[in-house]
Amino acid sequence: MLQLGVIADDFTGASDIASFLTENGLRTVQMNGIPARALPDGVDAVVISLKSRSIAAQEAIAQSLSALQWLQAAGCQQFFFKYCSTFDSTAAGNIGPVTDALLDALGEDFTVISPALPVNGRTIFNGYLFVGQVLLNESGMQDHPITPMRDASLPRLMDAQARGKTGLVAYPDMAQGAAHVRDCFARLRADGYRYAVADSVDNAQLAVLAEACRDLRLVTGGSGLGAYLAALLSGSKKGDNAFVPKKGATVVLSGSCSVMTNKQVATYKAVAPHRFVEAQACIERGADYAAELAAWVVSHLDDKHAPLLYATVPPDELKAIQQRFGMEKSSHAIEQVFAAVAEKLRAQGVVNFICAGGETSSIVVQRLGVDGFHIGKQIAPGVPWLRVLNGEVYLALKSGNFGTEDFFAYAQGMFA
Ligand SMILES: Nc1ncnc2c1ncn2[C@@H]1O[C@H](COP(=O)(O)OP(=O)(O)O)[C@@H](O)[C@H]1O
Ligand SMILES: O=C(O)[C@@H](O)C(=O)COP(=O)(O)O
Repeated sequence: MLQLGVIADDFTGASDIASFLTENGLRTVQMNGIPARALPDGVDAVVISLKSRSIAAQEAIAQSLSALQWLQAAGCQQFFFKYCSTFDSTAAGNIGPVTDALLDALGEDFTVISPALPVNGRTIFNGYLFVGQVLLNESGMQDHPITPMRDASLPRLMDAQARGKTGLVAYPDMAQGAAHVRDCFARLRADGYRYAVADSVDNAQLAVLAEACRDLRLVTGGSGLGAYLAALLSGSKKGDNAFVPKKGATVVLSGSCSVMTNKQVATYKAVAPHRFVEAQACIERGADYAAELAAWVVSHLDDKHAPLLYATVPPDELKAIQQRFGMEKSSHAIEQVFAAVAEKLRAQGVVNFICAGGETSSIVVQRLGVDGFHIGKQIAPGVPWLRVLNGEVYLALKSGNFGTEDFFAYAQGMFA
């Protein structure tokens, strides 16, 4: 029986939560878009990957509701709206509108907001989201190309984009355990609050929160809460899915401009063949440029380290590019080129794809036309190896800020 249905607003986020569900004993598949095929046998949880984080709210709502309907038809009882552990969503963002639409469709009037992921340094205290030791808006996320995060207050971020009021279950209440947190939910609900941000400074509060959320039909947040819900649902089993890719033609595609991806690209450039993906060429020469980049990759497939294509730039360069060409135009053109390159490379026998960036990974997977993934061994917390449902193609979809500096080489070091 399907125990948990997850609707993820991007594909890296989907693989992140799928990995934590798998690790915590739920047999999980990641489906790319609304599934058009039967699920593999013996699945406990499904993660539906959407690319809905940065599209128009009405479209994000429509896609999320279709995913919900599919999950309901598949017999799912509890639903999880997965968004980023850095709450990537500005005042014009989709987390509030999609949460409202899912609550309405389920006939519910209350849910939790829990992006915390302590293993990767995302914690919540007094409703403020921290990344490592600094507030979200000082973490580098204030310079994100599409969803610059300039505030760290989750209640304020949520209130700016959702219909209802956001309350807080603060640390002293979280520390009193699940029964008390359920009482806090009841009080907030009676006072007209529709969402509760739950402080989580470490995993102990996520365990409490998962227990307190047991009967909520909709929960929302990051993979930290996902892990603890999975542990409850599986009876604390441990997952045994630990495959890694075989050695084979591999490419690294990096379209993230996060602080960590900038470091990872710099580290990898020191050892691997690399080529910069120019925004101007993407805009002006789209398909031609993609063919040129793909040919360059093919010419380096036999090198010791897989060739790297990267659009990754630090904040000052990004600003200059966006001022010159516009944010939407440049990011869209770059995404399209990555997608076209990936498609060409797959046709030319590339079997292992390492992608950095949520939007980038989402468009690449969509263009590869892959319907879903089995979840393999973790390369870093929240970044598993994925194997396509029917075949021997492997992908790693790295969230912008996840992984250590040697991520790209480390991932290849895992090949069997
Ligand atoms: N050099 C660049 N100039 C402009 N936009 C860029 C550049 N490099 C990447 N981008 C865009 O920035 C966005 C990065 O988002 P994403 O792939 O989700 O990364 P992250 O996981 O760090 O959020 C993509 O839309 C990408 O096309
Ligand atoms: O929760 C997270 O941080 C990730 O799962 C996620 O959603 C990452 O998104 P990107 O940073 O845009 O890859």
